[in-house]
Amino acid sequence: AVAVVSRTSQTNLFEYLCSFIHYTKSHLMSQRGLVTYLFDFTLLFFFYLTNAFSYLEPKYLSTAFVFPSQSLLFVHDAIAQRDFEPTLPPVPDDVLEEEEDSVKIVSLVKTKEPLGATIKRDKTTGAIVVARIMRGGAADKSGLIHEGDELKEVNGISLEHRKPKEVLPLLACSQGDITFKIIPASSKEEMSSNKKLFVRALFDYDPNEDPTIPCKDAAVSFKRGDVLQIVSMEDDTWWQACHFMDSKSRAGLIPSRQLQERRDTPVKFTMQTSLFIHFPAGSRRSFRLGRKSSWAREAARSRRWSAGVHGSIRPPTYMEVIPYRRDPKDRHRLVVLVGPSGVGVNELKRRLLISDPDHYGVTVPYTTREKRRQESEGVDYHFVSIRLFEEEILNHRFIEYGRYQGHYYGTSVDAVHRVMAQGRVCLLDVHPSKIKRVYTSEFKPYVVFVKPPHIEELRLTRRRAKFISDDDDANPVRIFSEEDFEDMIELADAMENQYGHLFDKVIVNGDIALAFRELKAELKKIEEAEVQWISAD
Ligand SMILES: Nc1ncnc2c1ncn2[C@@H]1O[C@H](COP(=O)(O)OP(=O)(O)OP(=O)(O)O)[C@@H](O)[C@H]1O
Repeated sequence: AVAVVSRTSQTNLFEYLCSFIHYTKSHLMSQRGLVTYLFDFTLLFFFYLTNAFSYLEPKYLSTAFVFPSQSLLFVHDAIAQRDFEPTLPPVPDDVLEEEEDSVKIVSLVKTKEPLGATIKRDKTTGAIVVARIMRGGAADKSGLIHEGDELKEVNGISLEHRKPKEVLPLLACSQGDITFKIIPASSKEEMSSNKKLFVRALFDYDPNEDPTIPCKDAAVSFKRGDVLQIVSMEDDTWWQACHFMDSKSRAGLIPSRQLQERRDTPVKFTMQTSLFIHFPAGSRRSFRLGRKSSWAREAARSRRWSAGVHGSIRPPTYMEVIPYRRDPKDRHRLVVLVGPSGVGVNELKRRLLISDPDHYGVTVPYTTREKRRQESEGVDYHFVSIRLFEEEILNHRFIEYGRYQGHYYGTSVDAVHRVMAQGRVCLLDVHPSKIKRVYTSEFKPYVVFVKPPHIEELRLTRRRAKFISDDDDANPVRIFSEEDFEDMIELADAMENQYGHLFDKVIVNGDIALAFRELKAELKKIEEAEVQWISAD
């Protein structure tokens, strides 16, 4: 039996017998006697029936006949010392990191028996793929090779540019350990139908705090803003993903979008109607840097008087993103600054412009009102006719626009183009509802949300700050009131809840010097980053 095992360790019959003998050892040891003898004899008879003896070497054969019980124990001991699991060769370390999720290393112990698989050359890719798996063959029994799998290597020999007839001898000759490097058909399908899918996580996830995770060790934790590569979406509840930037990261389970949406309670929000209805431009801001136009003030006033709208939205979970590698010749990405009125968007924009006037630029707005004496065309505004302005509205040329005292004011797409064409970073200040308007492949917007700090810090930092009041009084420039602070925080929360998934960066504007430094460093980092992530929308 020892000889049998060493010759055909992979023969199912003997693996079965070995484990059978192992299982009955204690029984044989403790109950020597007639029953044991009969048992051993039956076993030998079974050996005989299955032609096993034809493999036995004579010395074991004779022992087996004379002292069945002893011989069986002897056989057991000999067998028990052997390791019947074929030793698999180590996984080659030349597997590219990038391939790790899709490449499978399969090791089989092959006999003279054929592999039981046919191969063919894929006409489009030229790759060698498994055409057919014969039922009951070695490949089929292994359960590790499937039809459609792409064979990359056999025993370390690359099959690239090889014809099937060149590959067949490699497969036929191989005996003993045979190692395949395979791209499984399922992962190929996933890759071709979905290419590589990257998402930005829009929530924090810690598997240790998730009682529903099937296996904590197999899960991946992440923070809001992390970019994850989705490896499998086959399961409706648990996707498989890995961190993109972390080369050591392994794929693991993350909650699927469906699961996360199901268990997240919808976020309640309060938004002011007028922001969206009477002033679709949402233009509470001045079109001129540091100066609030009266129509924008009217918009803000209207917003304050309007009734709030209460609603609920599902918090977004993942946003599909695509990698973008900026060529130095490419235009800069559009930088969009958003935030509640008075938070300091204009202040930050002003500081950026002063810090590097050649690098940053702002758009010149359009208006239908008369040019004033001190104003210049193309510097303060582009002065255009009502007909032209309305035509441009119909042509969707405005990112946002509004009307005040019978005059139109608006920021056009062309104005953004003009700044970008100068090789500058265009700083655009719009209501968050307009972000989607600039979500184009040419603008690749980078959205910064300027958020107010806690109310105590607002009180402290804005003690001497003056802002242009929405109130209809003679002197609209006044200091912030407690109500202004509360409004600012409330509106910031509502914006974040509704549009937070569109924000690439959140900057808390407590100390203005710190906020400015953080913003500038962030913009520089983005410009220099090898890979940037932009929305796939
Ligand atoms: N971090 C800060 N600390 C102190 N003062 C600040 C800070 N940020 C902004 N300010 C001041 O607050 C006032 C309002 O700022 P700013 O005009 O930039 O607000 P805004 O977000 O553009 O709002 P609006 O569009 O309504 O003008 C300005 O006087 C500005 O100098």
